[in-house]
Parts: sequence; C-alpha cells; structure tokens
Amino acid sequence: MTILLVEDDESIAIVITAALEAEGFSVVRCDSIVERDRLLATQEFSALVTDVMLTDGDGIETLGRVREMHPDLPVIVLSAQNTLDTAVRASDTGAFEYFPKPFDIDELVRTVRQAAGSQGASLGGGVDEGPGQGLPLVGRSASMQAVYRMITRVLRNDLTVLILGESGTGKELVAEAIHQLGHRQKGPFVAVNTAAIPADLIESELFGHEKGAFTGAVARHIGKFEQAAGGTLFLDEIGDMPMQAQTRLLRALQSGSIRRVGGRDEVSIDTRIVAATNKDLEPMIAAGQFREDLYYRLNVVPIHLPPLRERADDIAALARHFLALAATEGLPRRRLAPEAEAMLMRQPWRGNVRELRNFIYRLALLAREDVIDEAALEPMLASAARAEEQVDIPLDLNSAVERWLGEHNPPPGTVYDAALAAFERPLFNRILAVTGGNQLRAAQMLGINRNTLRKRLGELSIDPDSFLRRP
Ligand SMILES: Nc1ncnc2c1ncn2[C@@H]1O[C@H](COP(=O)(O)OP(=O)(O)OP(=O)(O)O)[C@@H](O)[C@H]1O
Repeated sequence: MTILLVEDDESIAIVITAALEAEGFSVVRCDSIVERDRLLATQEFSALVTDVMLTDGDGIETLGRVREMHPDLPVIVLSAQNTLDTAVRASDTGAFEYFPKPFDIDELVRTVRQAAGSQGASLGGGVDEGPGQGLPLVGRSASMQAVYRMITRVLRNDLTVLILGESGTGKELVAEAIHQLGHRQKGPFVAVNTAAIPADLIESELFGHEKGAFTGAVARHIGKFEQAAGGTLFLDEIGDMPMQAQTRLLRALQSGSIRRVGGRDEVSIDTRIVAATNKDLEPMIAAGQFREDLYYRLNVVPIHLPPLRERADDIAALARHFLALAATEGLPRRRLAPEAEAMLMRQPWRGNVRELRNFIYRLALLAREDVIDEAALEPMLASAARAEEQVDIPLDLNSAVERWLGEHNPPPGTVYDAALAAFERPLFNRILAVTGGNQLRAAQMLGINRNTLRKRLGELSIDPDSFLRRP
C-alpha cells in the first residue's frame, strides 16, 4: 500500500517515512499543494498524510477539492498550529484523523494502518461547512489538544457530553464551542445553572409547567428542554441537582420525551445535552447524592478540562488574549514583557482561567506603563495574593455555605439562625460601609424596615456609628 505524504519539514518527513516503511508501506513524498494534486491525479494511494502549512499555501483549505476528486481517500492532517480552529477545519474536510504536532509516531502509524484498511471511513463526514470563525478557546498545550480532538469528535453527532473540570477552567466555553461548531449551530444554545435555581423550581424550569400546576403558576411556562429544541441544552453544575430533579432528568433522557409539570401530554425532546460539573461525581454516587444511572447516561463522552496550573504553557497566550480583549473593551492597550509572562506562568491560579482573566483586566486598568515588566507585576500579584488570603471566602455561595457548615458545625436546632447571622454580618457591614453608617439609607438599600435593621444590628452587636464618615 502506498501512502502520499505531503510535508515540507525535511526532518519530520524522514521520521514518518521511516516509520511507515518499517510497517511495510511505500511512501511517496512531496512538499507542495501543486505537487500533491499532480501525484493524486496520476497515482493510486491508500491514504494521504498532510501537513497544514505547505510551501505554496494552506493544505487544509484545498482539501475540499481532494475529497471531491477522491472521496474514498482517507486523509490524516498533521498540524503545528494546534488551535481548535485547525482541529475543526481538519474535521470539517472529513479528515480521518487530526494530529497536533508534536505527535506520537506510533499512534500516527497505527492510524495510517487503520485508515488505509478502511478507505471511505471518516471522522466527520460533513464536507465544506467552512471553518469555524472567531473560536473562543485559547491554548495550544498538549492537554488542550486532547480537548480539541474530543470536541471535533462530537460535532457531527448528538452524543451526550459531560465536561469535567475545576471552576473557571472554561467548561461553559467548551459547551458553547460544541454548539457553535456542531451541526445544531442554527438552533438555540440554552444554558441552565442547576445550582442557581431553588430546588422546588428546578423541575418547572427544566420541563415547564401548565397553567395552575401549582400556586403561582399563573400561565403556561415552556421549560428549558423545549426552549432548546433543535439546539443544545447546557446543564451546568449538574452535581448540585436535587435528587428528585435527577430522577426526572433521567426519565426524560431515557424516554426521549418530557412532561410539563401539571401536564398530561408527553412532548418529545429534540436537543443535544451537554452537562458540566466541577464536582467529583464518583464519591457523590457512593454517598447516595448522585444517581449512578444518570451518571452513565450523561457520561457518554467525557471531556476533562485540566486546571490551568497543569497547562502553564497556555498562560502567556491567555494573558495576551485577555489584554487584547480588554483593549477592545476600551481599557488601555498594554503588553507584557517576557519576564512578566514567565512570572505569570509560575502563579498557582487556583481560580483557573477566570482568575487569570480578572487579574489581567485589573492589570490593564491599573498598570502605569504600556509594557508591564516584572517590577510592575510583582506588587499587583502580591496584593492579589493578600486579597485572596483576607477574603478567604469562596466567591460562590454554595461552596461558602458548605465550607461554613463544615468549619462551624452548629448544634442541631440552631443551624438556621447561626447561618443567617453569619450571612447577615458581612452583608450589613458592607452596606453600612457603602452608606457611611446611615441606617435609613442602609435599610432602604436592603429593602427592610429601619426598625428591623436596628434590632438586628443590636443582636449582632454591630455598631453603625463605627461606619460614620468623619471629615
Ligand atoms: N481556553 C480559554 N480561552 C479563552 N478564554 C477562556 C478559556 N477558558 C476559560 N476562559 C474564560 O474564563 C472564564 C471562565 O470560563 P467558564 O465560565 O467557561 O468556566 P467554567 O469552567 O464553566 O466555570 P464554573 O465551573 O465556575 O461555571 C470565562 O470568561 C471564559 O471566557
């Protein structure tokens, strides 16, 4: 079997040729699009292995032509560009596989063997749908390559995807990319944060309700499943879903239909499900907090998003990306000196890409020089670290409650009052600070009676006078 290798990098071409020949293939090599097309017109090949950047242009752009002339020829794309865009462009041409450089030569040989043995099979099948434009995911690290490859595998089907990763790693962005680049892109993308909806409203939010289904159901409400018809439903924070809602979700996924709360008719669902969580679901299953059968239903194609500290290679590119974004939003245009980028790469970024993004925006706003060097960066990083220590409260309330209960463990019968007091104290302090100790304005802002506020301040021993602004 003869393989056509289109590669302009001499050393890579030598390695690939040697590895393929060792497996018994013959290899014909060229380095340009013109030469590729001439060879394809005159000779039979079992597979085409091609680089993207060739001496006379972009090897992917012209692949549509190759597919038209040789629809059964498996194509394997190699690329040093390694963006989601390249991965998607490769799969859009119906390429059999996409290999980001550097790649594992054994894996490449295995894939060529498979491809040559199954002419006609392809990764995507869709042809010429055009490259995805303005793709939002930044990062070319090896672990992001794995993410991009997984994304390209789910674009032409409706398999359920479960995105796993710490908070701020980009789970929602991946869900959006799957929608925008996939075959449902013309339909709606509907995101639901299951942790943000009160437990007793979740079912009506997801499945909708009929008029009069419960007190307050004054009109028929169409739920997220139906809103997402023809598109993608993104179920975020799936690990926080109450049990009863989990059961109903499972039933919907099993039957392919839903019933509105208080309704009789089954409505069939036509939506792709992408779920995400920052929780480790397996211990939750063991503890009886997450349904195992639902987990298997959702976990058809898992995509793991690595924490930023495990892909430090991506930090500089992300920082530059956010500086550019900040500039388009009207903040001063700044650049990072190389040693400042290196410094950013050494930070732990516990809040992942979200924390880096917020930090870079602050930097763009507060830095004095256009080029931010190590000396300018250091105090900003130090004050961010101090703020993190001082705040010491996770920014989302779910984890704050979880952590507070773990740390304080109030005796049974007192949990509600103790938790409320713990929440009210920082809230009142904050509002009194904003109003300069003016209780009337504080009560108005909070939307509670002034006497109620005074009483609660007394009970919590908060002295409003200590917030008075003195000249
Ligand atoms: N690879 C990336 N390239 C560019 N921006 C990114 C990337 N990953 C994340 N971001 C940005 O970081 C922020 C957080 O991302 P996102 O909301 O998708 O995270 P998440 O994992 O869904 O977080 P959570 O679990 O808290 O909901 C967003 O502003 C997003 O645009």
